[in-house]
Amino acid sequence: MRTLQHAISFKKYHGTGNDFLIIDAAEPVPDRGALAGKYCDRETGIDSPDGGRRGADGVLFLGLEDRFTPPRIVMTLVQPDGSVAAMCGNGARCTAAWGHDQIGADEFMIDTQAGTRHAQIEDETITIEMGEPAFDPSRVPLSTEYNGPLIEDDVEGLTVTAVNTGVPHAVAFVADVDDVDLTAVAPAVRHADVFPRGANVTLASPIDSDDPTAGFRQRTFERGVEGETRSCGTGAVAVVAAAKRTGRIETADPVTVTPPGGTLEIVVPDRGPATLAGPVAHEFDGELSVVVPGE
Ligand SMILES: N[C@@H](CCC[C@H](N)C(=O)O)C(=O)O
Repeated sequence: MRTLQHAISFKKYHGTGNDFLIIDAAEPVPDRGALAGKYCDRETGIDSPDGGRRGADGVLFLGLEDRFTPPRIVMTLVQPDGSVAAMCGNGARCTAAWGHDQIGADEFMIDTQAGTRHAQIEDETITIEMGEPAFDPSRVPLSTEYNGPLIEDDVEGLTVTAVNTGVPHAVAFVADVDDVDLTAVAPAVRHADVFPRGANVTLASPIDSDDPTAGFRQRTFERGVEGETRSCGTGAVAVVAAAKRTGRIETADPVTVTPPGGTLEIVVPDRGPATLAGPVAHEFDGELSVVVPGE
Protein backbone atom coordinates (compact mmCIF):
# COMPACT_ATOMS: atom_id res chain seq x y z
CA MET A 1 0.00 0.00 0.00
CA ARG A 2 1.25 3.47 -0.88
CA THR A 3 1.51 6.03 1.88
CA LEU A 4 1.61 9.82 1.80
CA GLN A 5 3.13 12.37 4.17
CA HIS A 6 0.42 14.81 5.24
CA ALA A 7 1.04 18.09 7.08
CA ILE A 8 -1.42 18.98 9.82
CA SER A 9 -1.67 22.19 11.84
CA PHE A 10 -1.45 22.26 15.60
CA LYS A 11 -1.64 24.91 18.30
CA LYS A 12 0.19 24.67 21.60
CA TYR A 13 -1.37 25.83 24.88
CA HIS A 14 -0.54 25.35 28.54
CA GLY A 15 -2.60 25.57 31.71
CA THR A 16 -0.28 26.47 34.61
CA GLY A 17 2.53 24.56 32.91
CA ASN A 18 0.54 21.44 31.90
CA ASP A 19 1.14 21.70 28.14
CA PHE A 20 -0.73 20.27 25.17
CA LEU A 21 -0.61 20.16 21.40
CA ILE A 22 -4.10 20.83 20.07
CA ILE A 23 -5.23 19.28 16.79
CA ASP A 24 -8.63 19.58 15.13
CA ALA A 25 -10.29 16.17 15.50
CA ALA A 26 -11.29 16.26 11.82
CA GLU A 27 -7.63 15.96 10.77
CA PRO A 28 -6.77 12.50 9.37
CA VAL A 29 -4.49 10.92 11.99
CA PRO A 30 -4.47 7.13 11.54
CA ASP A 31 -2.53 6.40 14.78
CA ARG A 32 -3.13 9.06 17.43
CA GLY A 33 -1.12 7.18 20.06
CA ALA A 34 1.96 7.00 17.83
CA LEU A 35 1.63 10.72 17.03
CA ALA A 36 1.42 11.62 20.74
CA GLY A 37 4.43 9.43 21.57
CA LYS A 38 6.52 11.03 18.83
CA TYR A 39 5.66 14.70 19.21
CA CYS A 40 5.27 14.86 23.02
CA ASP A 41 8.75 13.44 23.66
CA ARG A 42 10.67 15.92 25.87
CA GLU A 43 14.00 15.19 24.09
CA THR A 44 12.96 14.85 20.44
CA GLY A 45 9.35 16.12 20.23
CA ILE A 46 7.90 19.43 19.01
CA ASP A 47 10.47 22.18 19.37
CA SER A 48 9.45 25.55 20.75
CA PRO A 49 10.31 28.54 18.48
CA ASP A 50 11.13 30.71 21.50
CA GLY A 51 13.42 28.32 23.34
CA GLY A 52 10.67 26.92 25.61
CA ARG A 53 10.37 23.26 26.61
CA ARG A 54 10.38 20.63 23.87
CA GLY A 55 7.48 18.15 23.65
CA ALA A 56 4.24 18.24 25.62
CA ASP A 57 2.21 16.40 28.28
CA GLY A 58 -0.33 15.19 25.69
CA VAL A 59 -2.27 15.85 22.50
CA LEU A 60 -5.83 17.17 22.66
CA PHE A 61 -7.96 16.21 19.64
CA LEU A 62 -10.86 18.67 19.66
CA GLY A 63 -14.11 18.68 17.72
CA LEU A 64 -15.95 22.01 17.89
CA GLU A 65 -19.72 21.93 17.33
CA ASP A 66 -20.81 25.56 17.26
CA ARG A 67 -24.44 24.92 16.25
CA PHE A 68 -25.24 24.42 19.94
CA THR A 69 -25.79 27.09 22.62
CA PRO A 70 -23.46 27.10 24.42
CA PRO A 71 -21.12 25.59 21.80
CA ARG A 72 -19.86 22.04 22.50
CA ILE A 73 -16.35 20.68 22.13
CA VAL A 74 -15.65 16.94 22.09
CA MET A 75 -12.29 16.55 23.86
CA THR A 76 -10.03 13.52 23.57
CA LEU A 77 -6.68 13.57 25.39
CA VAL A 78 -4.10 11.16 23.98
CA GLN A 79 -1.12 10.83 26.31
CA PRO A 80 2.55 10.26 25.46
CA ASP A 81 2.24 6.50 26.20
CA GLY A 82 -0.65 6.27 23.70
CA SER A 83 -3.39 5.93 26.35
CA VAL A 84 -6.58 8.01 26.29
CA ALA A 85 -7.46 9.77 29.58
CA ALA A 86 -11.14 10.06 30.50
CA MET A 87 -10.66 13.59 31.84
CA CYS A 88 -8.02 16.29 32.18
CA GLY A 89 -8.76 19.43 34.17
CA ASN A 90 -6.02 21.59 32.69
CA GLY A 91 -6.71 20.10 29.26
CA ALA A 92 -10.35 21.18 29.61
CA ARG A 93 -9.19 24.73 30.48
CA CYS A 94 -6.93 24.76 27.38
CA THR A 95 -9.85 23.38 25.33
CA ALA A 96 -12.06 26.30 26.39
CA ALA A 97 -9.27 28.79 25.57
CA TRP A 98 -8.83 27.18 22.12
CA GLY A 99 -12.61 27.34 21.55
CA HIS A 100 -12.62 31.01 22.55
CA ASP A 101 -9.77 31.74 20.11
CA GLN A 102 -11.70 29.93 17.35
CA ILE A 103 -15.14 31.52 17.70
CA GLY A 104 -14.97 34.13 20.48
CA ALA A 105 -17.45 32.40 22.83
CA ASP A 106 -16.95 32.64 26.61
CA GLU A 107 -18.91 29.53 27.56
CA PHE A 108 -18.67 25.93 26.32
CA MET A 109 -19.91 22.45 27.12
CA ILE A 110 -16.95 20.08 26.91
CA ASP A 111 -17.75 16.43 26.21
CA THR A 112 -15.24 14.12 27.90
CA GLN A 113 -15.28 10.39 28.66
CA ALA A 114 -15.93 11.32 32.30
CA GLY A 115 -19.02 13.35 31.39
CA THR A 116 -19.97 16.73 29.94
CA ARG A 117 -18.27 19.62 31.72
CA HIS A 118 -19.28 23.28 31.70
CA ALA A 119 -16.50 25.82 30.99
CA GLN A 120 -16.71 29.56 31.67
CA ILE A 121 -14.14 32.18 30.62
CA GLU A 122 -13.93 35.41 32.63
CA ASP A 123 -10.98 37.71 31.86
CA GLU A 124 -7.83 35.62 32.43
CA THR A 125 -9.57 32.87 34.38
CA ILE A 126 -11.12 29.72 32.95
CA THR A 127 -13.37 27.75 35.29
CA ILE A 128 -14.33 24.13 34.66
CA GLU A 129 -17.10 22.22 36.40
CA MET A 130 -15.36 18.98 37.39
CA GLY A 131 -18.12 16.65 38.62
CA GLU A 132 -18.39 15.33 42.18
CA PRO A 133 -15.22 13.70 43.56
CA ALA A 134 -15.83 9.96 44.17
CA PHE A 135 -14.25 7.86 46.93
CA ASP A 136 -16.44 4.81 46.31
CA PRO A 137 -14.19 1.79 45.53
CA SER A 138 -16.02 0.98 42.30
CA ARG A 139 -15.68 4.58 41.10
CA VAL A 140 -11.96 5.13 41.84
CA PRO A 141 -11.67 2.19 40.89
CA LEU A 142 -10.05 0.02 43.57
CA SER A 143 -9.47 -3.75 43.32
CA THR A 144 -12.49 -5.85 44.34
CA GLU A 145 -10.91 -7.05 47.59
CA TYR A 146 -11.26 -3.46 48.83
CA ASN A 147 -14.76 -3.15 50.35
CA GLY A 148 -14.73 0.44 51.54
CA PRO A 149 -13.03 3.67 50.46
CA LEU A 150 -9.25 3.86 50.73
CA ILE A 151 -8.66 6.67 53.21
CA GLU A 152 -5.16 7.32 54.61
CA ASP A 153 -3.99 3.79 54.05
CA ASP A 154 -0.54 2.51 53.26
CA VAL A 155 0.10 1.79 49.57
CA GLU A 156 3.68 0.85 48.76
CA GLY A 157 5.02 2.86 51.70
CA LEU A 158 3.01 6.02 51.05
CA THR A 159 -0.07 6.93 53.14
CA VAL A 160 -2.70 7.77 50.53
CA THR A 161 -6.36 8.61 50.04
CA ALA A 162 -7.88 7.38 46.77
CA VAL A 163 -10.33 9.60 44.91
CA ASN A 164 -11.63 9.87 41.36
CA THR A 165 -11.94 13.45 40.08
CA GLY A 166 -12.50 12.35 36.48
CA VAL A 167 -9.43 10.12 36.69
CA PRO A 168 -8.02 8.23 39.71
CA HIS A 169 -5.65 9.92 42.14
CA ALA A 170 -3.75 8.57 45.16
CA VAL A 171 -3.27 11.66 47.34
CA ALA A 172 -0.57 11.71 50.02
CA PHE A 173 -0.35 14.58 52.52
CA VAL A 174 3.25 15.23 53.53
CA ALA A 175 5.03 17.94 55.52
CA ASP A 176 6.78 19.39 52.44
CA VAL A 177 6.14 18.20 48.87
CA ASP A 178 9.70 19.17 47.90
CA ASP A 179 11.23 16.78 50.43
CA VAL A 180 9.82 13.73 48.59
CA ASP A 181 11.62 12.06 45.68
CA LEU A 182 8.39 11.73 43.68
CA THR A 183 10.00 10.04 40.67
CA ALA A 184 11.38 7.35 42.98
CA VAL A 185 8.28 6.66 45.10
CA ALA A 186 5.41 7.19 42.64
CA PRO A 187 5.76 4.33 40.11
CA ALA A 188 5.09 1.58 42.71
CA VAL A 189 1.93 3.39 43.89
CA ARG A 190 0.82 4.22 40.33
CA HIS A 191 1.03 0.48 39.42
CA ALA A 192 -0.10 -0.97 42.80
CA ASP A 193 -2.53 -3.94 42.62
CA VAL A 194 -5.13 -1.92 44.56
CA PHE A 195 -5.52 0.33 41.47
CA PRO A 196 -6.59 -1.99 38.63
CA ARG A 197 -6.51 0.88 36.12
CA GLY A 198 -3.54 2.61 37.72
CA ALA A 199 -3.56 5.96 39.50
CA ASN A 200 -2.00 9.38 39.30
CA VAL A 201 0.11 9.99 42.41
CA THR A 202 -0.41 13.41 43.99
CA LEU A 203 1.49 14.93 46.91
CA ALA A 204 0.11 17.81 48.97
CA SER A 205 1.52 19.90 51.80
CA PRO A 206 0.03 22.93 53.56
CA ILE A 207 1.10 26.35 52.25
CA ASP A 208 0.99 27.51 55.90
CA SER A 209 1.26 24.73 58.48
CA ASP A 210 -0.55 26.94 61.06
CA ASP A 211 -3.47 27.70 58.75
CA PRO A 212 -4.91 24.83 56.66
CA THR A 213 -7.33 27.22 54.94
CA ALA A 214 -4.34 28.96 53.27
CA GLY A 215 -4.29 26.08 50.80
CA PHE A 216 -1.90 23.41 49.58
CA ARG A 217 1.20 22.97 47.49
CA GLN A 218 0.86 20.12 44.99
CA ARG A 219 3.06 17.81 42.92
CA THR A 220 1.65 15.07 40.68
CA PHE A 221 3.22 12.06 38.94
CA GLU A 222 0.85 11.41 36.03
CA ARG A 223 -0.28 8.10 34.64
CA GLY A 224 0.14 8.21 30.85
CA VAL A 225 2.95 10.78 31.02
CA GLU A 226 4.75 8.41 33.42
CA GLY A 227 6.47 11.35 35.04
CA GLU A 228 5.86 14.51 37.01
CA THR A 229 4.01 17.34 35.26
CA ARG A 230 4.13 21.03 36.19
CA SER A 231 0.42 21.05 37.00
CA CYS A 232 -2.52 18.64 37.15
CA GLY A 233 -6.07 19.98 37.44
CA THR A 234 -7.80 16.74 38.44
CA GLY A 235 -4.95 16.36 40.97
CA ALA A 236 -5.60 19.82 42.45
CA VAL A 237 -9.29 18.95 42.89
CA ALA A 238 -8.25 15.60 44.40
CA VAL A 239 -6.08 17.41 46.97
CA VAL A 240 -8.98 19.56 48.21
CA ALA A 241 -11.48 16.67 48.11
CA ALA A 242 -9.08 14.44 50.09
CA ALA A 243 -8.30 17.28 52.53
CA LYS A 244 -12.02 17.61 53.24
CA ARG A 245 -12.58 13.86 53.45
CA THR A 246 -9.71 13.45 55.96
CA GLY A 247 -10.86 16.40 58.08
CA ARG A 248 -7.94 18.71 57.29
CA ILE A 249 -10.30 21.44 56.07
CA GLU A 250 -14.07 21.93 56.16
CA THR A 251 -14.63 24.84 53.84
CA ALA A 252 -16.83 25.01 50.76
CA ASP A 253 -15.08 28.28 49.80
CA PRO A 254 -12.34 28.45 47.13
CA VAL A 255 -9.05 26.81 48.20
CA THR A 256 -5.72 27.80 46.63
CA VAL A 257 -3.62 24.94 45.26
CA THR A 258 -0.14 25.67 43.90
CA PRO A 259 1.50 23.12 41.63
CA PRO A 260 5.02 24.02 40.37
CA GLY A 261 3.52 25.74 37.26
CA GLY A 262 1.19 28.28 38.85
CA THR A 263 -1.86 28.86 41.02
CA LEU A 264 -5.28 27.18 40.84
CA GLU A 265 -8.46 27.90 42.78
CA ILE A 266 -10.57 24.89 43.70
CA VAL A 267 -14.07 24.67 45.12
CA VAL A 268 -15.30 21.37 46.58
CA PRO A 269 -18.80 21.86 48.01
CA ASP A 270 -20.17 19.43 50.58
CA ARG A 271 -22.35 18.01 47.83
CA GLY A 272 -22.35 18.51 44.06
CA PRO A 273 -19.72 19.29 41.46
CA ALA A 274 -16.30 20.72 42.22
CA THR A 275 -14.77 23.51 40.15
CA LEU A 276 -11.26 24.19 38.93
CA ALA A 277 -10.19 27.72 37.98
CA GLY A 278 -6.95 29.18 36.64
CA PRO A 279 -5.18 30.83 33.70
CA VAL A 280 -4.28 29.42 30.28
CA ALA A 281 -1.60 30.60 27.82
CA HIS A 282 -1.37 30.11 24.06
CA GLU A 283 2.28 29.36 23.29
CA PHE A 284 2.68 29.00 19.49
CA ASP A 285 1.31 27.32 16.35
CA GLY A 286 2.97 24.97 13.89
CA GLU A 287 2.66 22.01 11.57
CA LEU A 288 3.56 18.39 12.05
CA SER A 289 3.66 15.53 9.63
CA VAL A 290 1.67 12.27 9.66
CA VAL A 291 1.75 9.28 7.36
CA VAL A 292 -1.66 8.49 5.82
CA PRO A 293 -2.63 5.68 3.44
CA GLY A 294 -2.38 6.78 -0.24
CA GLU A 295 -4.36 5.65 -3.28
N1 LIG B 1 -3.06 16.59 33.62
C1 LIG B 1 -4.39 16.22 33.74
C2 LIG B 1 -4.72 14.78 34.01
C3 LIG B 1 -4.51 13.91 32.76
C4 LIG B 1 -4.94 12.47 32.92
C5 LIG B 1 -4.03 11.60 33.75
N2 LIG B 1 -2.65 11.64 33.33
C6 LIG B 1 -4.56 10.17 33.73
O1 LIG B 1 -4.16 9.34 32.88
O2 LIG B 1 -5.35 9.85 34.58
C7 LIG B 1 -5.22 17.20 34.54
O3 LIG B 1 -4.93 18.40 34.47
O4 LIG B 1 -6.20 16.81 35.15
